Amino acid sequence: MLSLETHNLSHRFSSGQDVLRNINLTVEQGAIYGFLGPNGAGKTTTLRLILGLLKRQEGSITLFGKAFDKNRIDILRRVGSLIESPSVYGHLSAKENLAVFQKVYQCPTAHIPHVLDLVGLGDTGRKRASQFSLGMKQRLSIALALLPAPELLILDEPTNGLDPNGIIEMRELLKRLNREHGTTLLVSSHLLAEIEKLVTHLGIIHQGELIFQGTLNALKSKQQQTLHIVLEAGDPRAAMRLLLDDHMEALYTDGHIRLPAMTKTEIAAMNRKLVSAGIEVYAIRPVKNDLESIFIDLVNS
Ligand SMILES: Nc1ncnc2c1ncn2[C@@H]1O[C@H](COP(=O)(O)OP(=O)(O)OP(=O)(O)O)[C@@H](O)[C@H]1O
Repeated sequence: MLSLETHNLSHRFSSGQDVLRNINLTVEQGAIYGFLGPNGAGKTTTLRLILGLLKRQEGSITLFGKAFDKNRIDILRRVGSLIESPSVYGHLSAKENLAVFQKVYQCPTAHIPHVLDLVGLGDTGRKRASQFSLGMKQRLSIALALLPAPELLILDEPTNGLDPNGIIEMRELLKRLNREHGTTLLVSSHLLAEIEKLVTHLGIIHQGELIFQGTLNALKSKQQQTLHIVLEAGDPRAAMRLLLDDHMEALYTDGHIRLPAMTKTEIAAMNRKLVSAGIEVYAIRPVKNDLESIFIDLVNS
């Protein structure tokens, strides 16, 4: 069952160029979906369209199996969101902030202490939100979004501006929400390293196009396909000459030689050739591309 599906979502601002082209997102119920892309890729625009904050121009959006356009109110009741800067009242405490929104959402008052505990702000008492750290403000904003007990929570770069501790706390909070409350999460980020510890699924957007979508494991399996070999030699110039003469795709970079993946037998043969040519071999090691390199490769290809 899908919580969210977009079909050929495209968008263009009046200033001209297409900022989104045929975005087909599929977010399964219960997933933690990381929506990843460099700055300006189109993440916020996509999320704003999904939430009806921008007028849809092309394509369709389906949430919980229902067309967004025809079921807007019903759908938005089931979705919580935090897009861009947190909107909390600085002169009010966490509890008072929540009380304001509880009236707007018309949800039970019992939700207030519950979400406060959930985001770890249960003991902030009368302290005003203006005195909160950025991480606390961010968690309070999430508490506001959680008040109506949404099935789907959409967060735009929730760790922006947080220190490493704040990032860890946020990650733990989101995992807990997903695990204990079954909340489906759609979380955007421009940092793979930050999101890979959180998500089950990933969509990678670049220049308005979705260039990868699948499970984190599917992305990781690309690691196996992108192995390369690093060679450290005493005389890298001589080693390069020998390898190129041998028609190998060797590349000299950062003080070492980079070669495409090869079998153990091929590695041994290369080693023999180098040594018998009088070139000292310090190291030959296979390197698995980390996820960050896969991301960069995807974005650059
Ligand atoms: N209101 C607007 N008018 C014109 N262009 C816009 C508007 N909002 C966004 N854009 C442009 O659309 C493109 C996508 O922006 P968007 O904010 O969706 O990217 P993003 O992936 O969320 O990036 P960031 O992480 O920097 O916010 C950018 O080129 C941006 O300059």
